[in-house]
Amino acid sequence: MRILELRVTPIAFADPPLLNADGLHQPHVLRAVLELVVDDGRGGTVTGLGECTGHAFQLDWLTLVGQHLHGRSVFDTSALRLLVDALLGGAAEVDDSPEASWRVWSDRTEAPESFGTAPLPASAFDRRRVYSALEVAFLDAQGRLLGLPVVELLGGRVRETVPYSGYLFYKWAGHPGAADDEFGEALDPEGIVRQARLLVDRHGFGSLKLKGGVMPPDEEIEAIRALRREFPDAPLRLDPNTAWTLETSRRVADELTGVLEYLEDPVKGLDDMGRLAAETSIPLATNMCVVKLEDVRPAILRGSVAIVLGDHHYWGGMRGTTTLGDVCLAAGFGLSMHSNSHLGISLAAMTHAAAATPLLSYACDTHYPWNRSSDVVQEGPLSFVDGALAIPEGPGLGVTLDQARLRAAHETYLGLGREHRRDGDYLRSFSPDAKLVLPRW
Ligand SMILES: O=C([O-])[C@@H](O)[C@@H](O)[C@H](O)[C@@H](O)C(=O)[O-]
Ligand SMILES: [Mg+2]
Repeated sequence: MRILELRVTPIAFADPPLLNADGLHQPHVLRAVLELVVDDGRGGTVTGLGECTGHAFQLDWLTLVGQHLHGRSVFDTSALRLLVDALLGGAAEVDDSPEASWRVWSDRTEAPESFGTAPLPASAFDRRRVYSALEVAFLDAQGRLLGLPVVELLGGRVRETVPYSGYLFYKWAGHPGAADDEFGEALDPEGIVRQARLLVDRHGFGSLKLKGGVMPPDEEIEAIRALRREFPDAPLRLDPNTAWTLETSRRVADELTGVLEYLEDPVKGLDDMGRLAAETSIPLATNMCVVKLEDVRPAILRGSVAIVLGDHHYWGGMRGTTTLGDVCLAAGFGLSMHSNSHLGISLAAMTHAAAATPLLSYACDTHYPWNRSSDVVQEGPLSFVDGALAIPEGPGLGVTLDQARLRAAHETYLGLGREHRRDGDYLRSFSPDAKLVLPRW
């Protein structure tokens, strides 16, 4: 049961014009699909799937590691971790500060004008992100070889379905120069409520998250209040991605006490999050200031957060996510889950990981409703019922790659000639005066 080959296919898929604190989603998301071909020991092969960002650095790093996988055991993820560290790490000093990691991990902030090839050595955070992508493909292959769903390899299911929240965005009606999309415009409280209604009617979501940091805070407070009126029982969350100062965060927290289930990354850094947490009863959540195990202790000491959003793409894969659940339990944190634009392989992986993580105390984020019509896996297992997903059946992740769709998405990628996400540049190409500095309010 040895690895024969790793195929890394960069793809691009359509994305609506969603607004965030950094700018505007471009018409296409860059992503990569991993196919890990393994000798099944019986004269055939199985292929394990993975999905991750298609950021050029990630592609370079994956390609480099892929060249060293032939002949290795697909069951040895410890050796994989050592291999990734050896190939991408090295002895040189690496800036592993949260700021340095954030620059690369967010996939959202500005890329430098000229990149060249991926930097080596890569930071510990970036090495973990490469490992995470491969770990999913390894576990999918293991499950296929053993005839078991991945959740069983993670210790077994603690729940049969995984709850997701409806992810709301301020958005334009369509990309400039293109037709309006099916979701329509959402630039005020009425538009946000309309969007929420559409997502709830389609998918049955029971909780809602608004991506904030886009409109002046008072307008976002109004949008949350409008959601509360329309959905009196739904847990509500607001995430401005550090677009606010501490003072503004205090004011918004005061206004929304008793309304929000949690407030996500209002202000930048563990220190200011700790200061705010001391003054508000709204639980503070993060996917920006606690992004690796080394951040947990300082977060406890400063009282910075009540909830961490895990994400198997950078917390060390699916096993790393279940470990994070245990760490959060020990730290007294709750656990939710973060998402970035993604397709079905990632959604299946998230669902297996969440189904095996006892602590998971909140519905998970997902961008899938925005992008599902572009998926490269066959339709079937990934339909939300009452806002939740059943664990995909079948061996491994339980999803099947559609090769024709994969090829088409790869052609789209090649046609774009783009290597990085640039939400800021895209917004500024229509609104040259857009002020994107953080914090903004
Ligand atoms: O898709 C977006 O615009 C989100 O803002 C995403 O990039 C964030 O990483 C994320 O969803 C978050 O919770 O911060
Ligand atoms: Mg967030």
